[in-house]
Amino acid sequence: MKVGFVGWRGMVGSVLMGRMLEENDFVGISPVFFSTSNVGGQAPNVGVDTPALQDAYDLEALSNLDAIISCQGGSYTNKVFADLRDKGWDGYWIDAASSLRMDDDAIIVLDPVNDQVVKDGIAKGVKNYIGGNCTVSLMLMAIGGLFKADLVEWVSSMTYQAASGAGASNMRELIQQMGEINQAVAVDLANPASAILDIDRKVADAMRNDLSIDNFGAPLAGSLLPYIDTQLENGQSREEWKAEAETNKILANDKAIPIDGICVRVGAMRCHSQALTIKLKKDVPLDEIERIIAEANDWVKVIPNDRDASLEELTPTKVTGTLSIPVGRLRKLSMGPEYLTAFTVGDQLLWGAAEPLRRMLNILRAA
Ligand SMILES: NC(=O)C1=CN([C@@H]2O[C@H](COP(=O)(O)OP(=O)(O)OC[C@H]3O[C@@H](n4cnc5c(N)ncnc54)[C@H](OP(=O)(O)O)[C@@H]3O)[C@@H](O)[C@H]2O)C=CC1
Ligand SMILES: N[C@@H](CC(=O)OP(=O)(O)O)C(=O)O
Repeated sequence: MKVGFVGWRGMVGSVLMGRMLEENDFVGISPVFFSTSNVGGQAPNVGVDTPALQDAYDLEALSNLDAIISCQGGSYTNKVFADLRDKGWDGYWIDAASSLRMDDDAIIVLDPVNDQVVKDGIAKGVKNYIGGNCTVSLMLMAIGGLFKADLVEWVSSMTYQAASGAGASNMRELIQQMGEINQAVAVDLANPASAILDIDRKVADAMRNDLSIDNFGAPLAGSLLPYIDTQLENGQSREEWKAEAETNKILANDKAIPIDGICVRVGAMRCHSQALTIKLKKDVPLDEIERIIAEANDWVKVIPNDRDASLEELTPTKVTGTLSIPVGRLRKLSMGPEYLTAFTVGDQLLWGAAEPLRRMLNILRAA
């Protein structure tokens, strides 16, 4: 299988390369690496022979491939995909960007949750397989078991999303802002006798006036940003809109399950967290719910709802860089026995972006 890689050196692409090397995925394929900025340069060393970097806009070169994985972003997809198909290219297009997600001839891939939808798509000749929005994929990896058991009437998801979702330069800016806050009070911090309210006043002043905000457009360190992505007319942000639209498409639901909430950017590096309120279709005992959640896939892990376990297991610091999907704080809410709450954390560059694409390629190879 000749597989083209576009966007392999970006943040999502680098995580994909790392996972493919870890899993020996390059063995048995002929990889061709593309670039929008360094045509003719050296391809990355992935342990198999590779030609020099090809031009990512060269439709002829792209047409020779059986499959293309793009982590280059939506503007690249918008620029080349339609022309490539118009030229008659019939290969598999696997993409991290959102551009094609909701198209009728595209499947959103998250095989631990929707492997049957993916397999049916392959059998029907679907050629476009798109990774889901990170928050949506992570939520489904966490509570996919409840959807599968047809227990969910609706979900409200309140998110705590990491800087990485906004891109590599935003991650750098978050750390820069943290350093700028520290610098504003470094002298006072070194003096145990300094007054905390003086420190607080200087920090607030620095946050309001002196932080680097070129990428986020607002101070994030020490604060939060209650809006992600663009504004829609109905009052939702586009990130919030994706929850219901993409979840129901991933699950191929005939009747849409309502899913809505508020998406918030916080000062975490690459793990998104979500506090979920789930209205169940019926009262199911908590131990049964825990079993259903835990058995849904190999990565989800139910964390006991106690303080020590939650602080140890259920944080971005613990989860970052891993494929683990912990779900905890599980309990029935005071609103009634059908109202369940949960908190979950996941690495948005792994299950949220790169891992579903890597697995999709392997599903196609095995098909
Ligand atoms: N970030 C995320 O959390 C998620 C992102 N996505 C999708 O994936 C797309 C790619 O995101 P992301 O990986 O964050 O994008 P990046 O900005 O990290 O990378 C995109 C491209 O930028 C070019 N580039 C320019 N300068 C550099 C540099 N210094 N280091 C590395 N690459 C550089 C590279 O192209 P070239 O080699 O051709 O120059 C690279 O492939 C997004 O647009 C989005 O559609 C999807 C889910 C989550
Ligand atoms: N919007 C997400 C990241 C992302 O790239 O999402 P999407 O793939 O749906 O555009 C975030 O900010 O955390």
